[in-house]
Amino acid sequence: MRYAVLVTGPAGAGKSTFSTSFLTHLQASHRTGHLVNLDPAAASTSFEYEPVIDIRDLVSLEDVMSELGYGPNGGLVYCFEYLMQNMDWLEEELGGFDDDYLVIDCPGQIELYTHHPFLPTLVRHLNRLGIRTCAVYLIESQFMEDRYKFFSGVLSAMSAMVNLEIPWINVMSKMDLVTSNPDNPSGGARNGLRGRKNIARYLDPDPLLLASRRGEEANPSNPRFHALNQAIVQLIEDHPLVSFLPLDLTDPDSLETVISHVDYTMQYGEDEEPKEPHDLDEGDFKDEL
Ligand SMILES: Nc1nc2c(ncn2[C@@H]2O[C@H](COP(=O)(O)OP(=O)(O)OP(=O)(O)O)[C@@H](O)[C@H]2O)c(=O)[nH]1
Repeated sequence: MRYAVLVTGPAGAGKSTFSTSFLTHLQASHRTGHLVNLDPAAASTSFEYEPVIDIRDLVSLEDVMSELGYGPNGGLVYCFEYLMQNMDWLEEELGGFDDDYLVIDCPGQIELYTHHPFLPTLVRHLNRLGIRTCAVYLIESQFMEDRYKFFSGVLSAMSAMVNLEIPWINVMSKMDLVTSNPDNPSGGARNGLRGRKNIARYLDPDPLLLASRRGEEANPSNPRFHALNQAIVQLIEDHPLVSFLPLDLTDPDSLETVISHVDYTMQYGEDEEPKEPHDLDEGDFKDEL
């Protein structure tokens, strides 16, 4: 059985950093994982692990911009469409991996998660190849700074989930930037938080955060804004699809929790046969000695 985890989310959410930590964790657990890069704009120095499959071997943003004269946004869309027309290339590249865990670092263009057909097409191909797939969608903890920004993140996660229809885990990344001290004014998401108990309202989104009086007071003169908020509150209440796992990469338990959710979601290892003693080699016990 092969597994693929799509690491998704808006630009700068921490996808590449999470992918690297994920692979380090797999390695430490004697599991075989590989990085797949699907970001045609990734800098060559971006990766701590060399990608085994790299969209830039097929098409890179740099080449599209210099050879076809596209700007950066049009160039990216061109790259995704080019890959969609050449999915046989990707299928061939994916063909060589058995019993492996592929960590697929996706691009951060938000349109990919809302309406572009690239990711649904990719998921269909992975399914056809019999690769069990799930998505991790990261938004960064700084979204908790401002409740409107936060709910736009919740809605983008919801829209991406509905668009892809695969097992899905939402992650609130960069939790190391959050402190529980509301009096400490410097940096990160801490200004938006009022004590640690409030974090739960963000991890399991509480629509009342949006409908609260503080929100109304900020916009007292705009009843249409209030009506829009009420409609969004209703939508989130009626479809409680989104909740977040906190990810603090400075805490190994936090990463392990996220990875065990990914494993559980993909039913990792359920089809594996237990190893017979003669199948085990010395390396399997290296750490224990
Ligand atoms: N404090 C902190 N910073 C982080 C964490 N994860 C990522 N960063 C920083 O956030 C920035 C963006 O991280 P990336 O991993 O490149 O984010 P990305 O989502 O892959 O970015 P794009 O590919 O451009 O969309 C970098 O400066 C990272 O060092 C984290 O857990 N904590």
